[in-house]
Amino acid sequence: MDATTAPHRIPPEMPQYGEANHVFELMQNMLEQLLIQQPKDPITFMIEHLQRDNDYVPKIVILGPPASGKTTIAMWLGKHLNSNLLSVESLIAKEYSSLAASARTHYQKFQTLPNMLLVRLLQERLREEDCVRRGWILDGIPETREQALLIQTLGVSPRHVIVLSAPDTVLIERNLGKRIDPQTGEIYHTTFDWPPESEIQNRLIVPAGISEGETARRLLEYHRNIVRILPSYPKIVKVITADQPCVDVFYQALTYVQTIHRSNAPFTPRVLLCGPVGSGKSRQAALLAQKYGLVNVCCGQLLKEAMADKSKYGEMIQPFFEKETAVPSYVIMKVLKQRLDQQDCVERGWVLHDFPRDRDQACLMDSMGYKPNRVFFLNVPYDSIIERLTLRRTDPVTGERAWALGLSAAPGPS
Ligand SMILES: Nc1ncnc2c1ncn2[C@@H]1O[C@H](COP(=O)(O)OP(=O)(O)OP(=O)(O)O)[C@@H](O)[C@H]1O
Ligand SMILES: Nc1nc2c(ncn2[C@@H]2O[C@H](COP(=O)(O)OP(=O)(O)O)[C@@H](O)[C@H]2O)c(=O)[nH]1
Repeated sequence: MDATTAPHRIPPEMPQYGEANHVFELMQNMLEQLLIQQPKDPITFMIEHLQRDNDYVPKIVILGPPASGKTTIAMWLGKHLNSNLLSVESLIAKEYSSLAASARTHYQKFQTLPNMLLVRLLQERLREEDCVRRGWILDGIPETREQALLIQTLGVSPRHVIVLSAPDTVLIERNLGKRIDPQTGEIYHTTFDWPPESEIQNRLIVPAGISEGETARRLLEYHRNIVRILPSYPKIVKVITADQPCVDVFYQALTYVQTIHRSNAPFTPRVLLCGPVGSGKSRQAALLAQKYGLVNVCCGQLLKEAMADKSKYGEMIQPFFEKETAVPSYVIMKVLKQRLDQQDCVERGWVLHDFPRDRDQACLMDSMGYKPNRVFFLNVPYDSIIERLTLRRTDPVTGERAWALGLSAAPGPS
């Protein structure tokens, strides 16, 4: 096939560069904001967007029924992540904002806000520098599906949505013990979270709206709305049981918000299986190759094939095999490079085992630009390995391995 008709060969460095620098996500986030904000000068907007570099700041929504601990968890997350806590109360309390002033008037009269007013308040707040640079945590917003849709049209899309849940009876009971420190706004509880300092204890106040009747009414309102809100956030919702100690809820929430969701970026798996001999590397490699269409690259097998093909590297390897001494790492790396650079490995990805076997080989592989994006270490108890190796049988024809007790053989490396 001449060069003009040969398939376009993508150098392996390209996808690796894109992955290492999150180029796809960078472009996707910028394009998203560009289409939503529709600035008059797109170029300047894109430059400023890229210079902000805030694609990975917290963008969290915490929802849940009354007394589930939304504010408590939101506050703790805000402190831990050094991000901004935004709630209806904090938005309408904003100073020097005519929008907030009219919202305060409305809220004092009706104890609620029109959807559009709340969303415009939120948009005004999220545009401020601290929210752009340090991200935000919405406490109990959105309250309705209409608000969720309006927020989305503004281009405000959370990266993580946490939904706290607990039985209504627990929440009604719990809310009765809620107390607030009027000086700091900190939330406490007469049973579960009582401050040690007597000075704080003495100044705590009983917040409004925590009676059984009031909590029950709000619970009804919440259950009616939440089922219509959640479809707005497919794949990024995590439900956490709030009927457990605050600290446990917090750590589950923190673990979740620190995970990075898979992006839509094209992903070529480059899998590395490490582990002692007999730990099942070959078997798992074969199963992974079969399931995900990866190229199964067994280093030992590669060296044997190089010798069988009498290639130039094969002739370099032969003497070491005959003397049963270790083949130099740089020679192994040359054989490996030849295989991993082939089109099938670049396009489909690979699962490598039997190399690297030590830190020097790992550094050599890294320096040559072969960076796995998934590494698994197979940890098997010593006596299990002994048992497996004594029972291991290899088919001399196909190279497949099986267990003398009949464990079915997985296909060998390709
Ligand atoms: N996991 C928990 N276990 C026990 N008590 C909790 C837990 N989480 C919060 N609390 C207590 O329950 C009360 C309500 O907590 P918080 O105000 O954070 O809930 P909320 O969901 O924000 O409520 P609301 O929607 O009414 O503002 C507080 O006294 C708080 O200390
Ligand atoms: N019981 C059990 N045996 C396994 C498993 N994986 C591999 N084996 C068997 O253990 C032996 C060693 O497996 P192998 O994949 O060759 O290990 P490697 O040396 O790490 O490549 C073979 O006989 C396999 O059939 C496993 O998950 N469970």
